[in-house]
Amino acid sequence: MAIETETFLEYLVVEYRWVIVILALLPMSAAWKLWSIIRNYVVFKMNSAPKMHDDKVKEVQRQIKEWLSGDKSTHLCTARPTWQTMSFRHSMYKRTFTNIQINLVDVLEVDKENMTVRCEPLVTMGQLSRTLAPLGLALPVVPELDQLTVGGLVMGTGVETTSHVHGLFQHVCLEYELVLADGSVVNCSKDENADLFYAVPWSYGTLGFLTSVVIKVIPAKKYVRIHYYPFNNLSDLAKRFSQESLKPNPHQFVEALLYTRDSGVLMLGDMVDEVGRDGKLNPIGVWHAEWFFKQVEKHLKRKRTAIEYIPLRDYYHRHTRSLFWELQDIISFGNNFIFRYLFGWLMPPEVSLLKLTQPEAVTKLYNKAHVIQDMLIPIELLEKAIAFFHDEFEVYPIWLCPFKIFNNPGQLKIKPGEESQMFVDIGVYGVPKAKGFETIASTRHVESFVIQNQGFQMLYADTYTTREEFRQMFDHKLYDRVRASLPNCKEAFPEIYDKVNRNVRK
Ligand SMILES: Cc1cc2nc3c(=O)[nH]c(=O)nc-3n(C[C@H](O)[C@H](O)[C@H](O)COP(=O)(O)OP(=O)(O)OC[C@H]3O[C@@H](n4cnc5c(N)ncnc54)[C@H](O)[C@@H]3O)c2cc1C
Ligand SMILES: NC(=O)C1=CN([C@@H]2O[C@H](COP(=O)(O)OP(=O)(O)OC[C@H]3O[C@@H](n4cnc5c(N)ncnc54)[C@H](OP(=O)(O)O)[C@@H]3O)[C@@H](O)[C@H]2O)C=CC1
Ligand SMILES: CC(C)=CCC[C@@H](C)[C@H]1CC[C@H]2C3=C(CC[C@]12C)[C@@]1(C)CC[C@H](O)C[C@@H]1CC3
Repeated sequence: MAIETETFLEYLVVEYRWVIVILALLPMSAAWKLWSIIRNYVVFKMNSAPKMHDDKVKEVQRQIKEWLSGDKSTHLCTARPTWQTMSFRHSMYKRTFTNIQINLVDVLEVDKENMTVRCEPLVTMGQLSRTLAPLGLALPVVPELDQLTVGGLVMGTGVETTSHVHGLFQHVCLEYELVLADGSVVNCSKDENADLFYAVPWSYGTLGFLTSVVIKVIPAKKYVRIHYYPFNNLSDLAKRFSQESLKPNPHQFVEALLYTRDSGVLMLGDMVDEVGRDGKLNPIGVWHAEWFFKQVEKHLKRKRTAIEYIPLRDYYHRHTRSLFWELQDIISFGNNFIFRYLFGWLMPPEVSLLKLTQPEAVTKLYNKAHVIQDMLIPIELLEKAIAFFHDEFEVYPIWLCPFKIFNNPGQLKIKPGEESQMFVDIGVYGVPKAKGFETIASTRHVESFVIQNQGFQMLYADTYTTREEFRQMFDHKLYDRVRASLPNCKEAFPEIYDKVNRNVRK
């Protein structure tokens, strides 16, 4: 009887989570967004952030020196609360490590002559695209969820539909400013402290604290002209997807969504300044617009190609409002037109608030029957990988995004002798339908597949690899050397594995 009551209560909490989300989280999210937009606009216009930056860096140094003068018995991490971060899990080490406050939230300088932007690590993608758009500029790679931060994307990784040309987020970063474990401030770039520069991406804050980043910017146009190509055969889709990604002069944006194992839509896009006569304007950012992945699915059902013009910033953040397709599990009627017209302007709830208020019953359910994974695979293995993922997970839609890795020193190794290698990010987010799915066993099968095929796993998600497997996936030679050479580094920071493995995340 007690078990039945508990199960019934859990059912209620999961099924009716939307009540709390709509009544409490949506208004709180909107208020927070409004406040941060006004605050960031005023600070940027007053140009006050650059003057304060040095003092803020000194404050980081002060905290590290304080730790150095103590018994150094704890490791260090940023004090950003774990509920604010863009991963599904909570990092348990935050409770025991010494937390270093890195209150660095501003865009510092846009340099139109050198085509760069300098910003602090807590600047978000939404904030940056909003700052750059009126100046006619954009980042070459804009990871699509508004709340992703520059610091997280440098220390983890960032991928978007322009990555087949520009590479990952780290490849458009030109310079990092870090506070190291001995309290010193260093700058690094490919010409200055190059080893550190190449070891920082994917290091998850285990080499030092990032305090600013110089990122490349490119000229932006007003719209993205997207050509949608529906496919009903995986081989044909995979072949065309690879050809388009590998072309010497490819389209600027390449992306595909799979809706079943054998059907999906390929999207090829380019920036343009005007809406042409060959397609309609589709402002997907207006408050009542349908969720983007639902709009794309319609092209599959219509079975013909189509062209649309999407305002650039709407395009960049096209998966934000529905958090890819994750929000449909929380607000199942979120794409209904009545809901959109009434509440669309409040969407989405902040990921941070969803994490903060996530009931235990939801965590249990996600642990048991939910996959959130991005696997990075050499592009020629796309078809084979989809077949494998289908057998293990059977989760749809699947996000496909091509990206290039350059032959640089660091944790990512590519085919020897090549200048660069094309990969594809296979993003699997949702409820698995595969027979026999079991979270740990199935994810471990997929991880082995990835390692055997010289691929990688994005580390914001759960990794069930052992330390040895993890070291097989990521080359640690440069990383180990840099850690050994930096004063106090090993005392101050654990290895990457110790911050990302499933056992240190709840
Ligand atoms: C706990 C917490 C901590 C935070 N810390 C910081 C911080 O330290 N520094 C900081 O600067 N900010 C911080 N933020 C703010 C957060 O990053 C902002 O909510 C975000 O920057 C808002 O930008 P936006 O692009 O969503 O806004 P807008 O551009 O106004 O967009 C509003 C919403 O409309 C939707 N939308 C926009 N374009 C499209 C489109 N094309 N298609 C579909 N939907 C679209 C999106 O859902 C978007 O969220 C924090 C927020 C929280 C909750
Ligand atoms: N399209 C895409 O590319 C997407 C990417 N992601 C992933 O999400 C993550 C980014 O999320 P976000 O919430 O922004 O970042 P997080 O706060 O999750 O940070 C990720 C890691 O970076 C470290 N870090 C962050 N800032 C600093 C800093 N100033 N100095 C030193 N270390 C730092 C954190 O260290 P600490 O633990 O000490 O806080 C943490 O280990 C990345 O891992 C990214 O790959 C997720 C969705 C989409
Ligand atoms: C494009 C790439 C590389 C990754 C996209 C990842 C996202 C789909 C996930 C990143 C953070 C995730 C969270 C959730 C869903 C999936 C993500 C947005 C939740 C909203 C799911 C519901 C929980 O209660 C809270 C989660 C927070 C993190």
